[in-house]
Amino acid sequence: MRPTLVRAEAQRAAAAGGGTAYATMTRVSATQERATVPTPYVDLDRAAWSRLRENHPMSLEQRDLARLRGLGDRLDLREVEEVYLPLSRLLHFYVEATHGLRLATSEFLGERPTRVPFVVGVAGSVAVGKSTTARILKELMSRWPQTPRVELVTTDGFLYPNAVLERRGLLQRKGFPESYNRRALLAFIADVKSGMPSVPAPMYSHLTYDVLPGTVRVRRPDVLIVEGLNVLQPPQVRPDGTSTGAISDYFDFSVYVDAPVEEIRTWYVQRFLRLRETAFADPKSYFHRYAALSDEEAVATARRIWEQINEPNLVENVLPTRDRATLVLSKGADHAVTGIRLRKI
Ligand SMILES: Nc1ncnc2c1ncn2[C@@H]1O[C@H](COP(=O)(O)OP(=O)(O)O)[C@@H](O)[C@H]1O
Ligand SMILES: CC(C)(COP(=O)(O)O)[C@@H](O)C(=O)NCCC(=O)O
Repeated sequence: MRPTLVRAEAQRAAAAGGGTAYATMTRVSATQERATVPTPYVDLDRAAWSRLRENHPMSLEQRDLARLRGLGDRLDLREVEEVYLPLSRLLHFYVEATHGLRLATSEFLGERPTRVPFVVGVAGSVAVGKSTTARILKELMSRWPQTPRVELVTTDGFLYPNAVLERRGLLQRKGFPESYNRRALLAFIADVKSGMPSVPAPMYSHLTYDVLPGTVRVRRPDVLIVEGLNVLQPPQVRPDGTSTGAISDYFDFSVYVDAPVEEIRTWYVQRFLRLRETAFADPKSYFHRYAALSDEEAVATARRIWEQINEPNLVENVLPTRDRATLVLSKGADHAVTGIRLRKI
């Protein structure tokens, strides 16, 4: 097809579906020419995406939302209906299809099929609202008849304790890939997916800013949701040339929660100001010393932490994993989802 015809075709498809022409074309900025580079994604605006809900039923009520909404996050029933119900419908298709594939493998091997947990990864920056997304998915999926047992695990439990981070000079690198016990995280996911009856998961406290003693137990869930900054990191190459596994090897579906860096910085600073009045006011809080800061000092402190730790980690480690996700939720001001990118192939 000649480029002009491809462009016209893509524009027609975009107009019909409400998506951008991204699935068929990309812009070549140097020449301002459009090239016919196929991409594995389809981009949909919110209106087009919301139509894909079709008849998928609403199972949440207003009173559920307060429990699911993260501090400073925007979440109303309209957001659930327009953004999360189509996602729930898509996930439902994925769960069924994945189950079908597993049955096919068992039949091929002549084995009795075993139940394998469906694993969903939720990635994105600090303060982008990953935990709200992960909690809604948990709530929606646990209301399906096929998958009543949904467990949600955050990767912060796998951070090295502060004492270890300090010894290794990594306290200012909390959240960077090297601040996690990646081997333990990988073993955890592998054990849950392989059907071990009870797998321990360490826990983290934002109050003490450290890993807690003790563990929670994950007991053969139908669905495991794993939420964290680095869940889409690719495998690492060891000095001897061999490669570690990656937890995303175990994902059946993944979501990257995305927003412009400037927006996320604003959300981080606003959340810090609110935490100053709530969590930081507790004398047990690691950040208790910040409770007495003036507005101006608190904004400067939050900006400093953002600029020294969270933004470099976002730019160097988290953002580069975005294209590995099955689905990207793009947020605009106020945390509202404005667009969705779905990996088609
Ligand atoms: N210092 C803190 N004290 C108390 N709660 C916190 C603190 N920092 C973050 N949180 C809470 O921890 C959760 C996870 O935060 P974060 O890792 O930034 O991911 P996200 O904002 O993408 O969900 C959020 O619900 C947030 O409100
Ligand atoms: C604990 C976190 C690394 C997030 O961990 P995750 O659950 O994503 O693995 C993050 O919330 C954090 O505390 N970052 C350190 C810098 C800061 O205090 O904002």
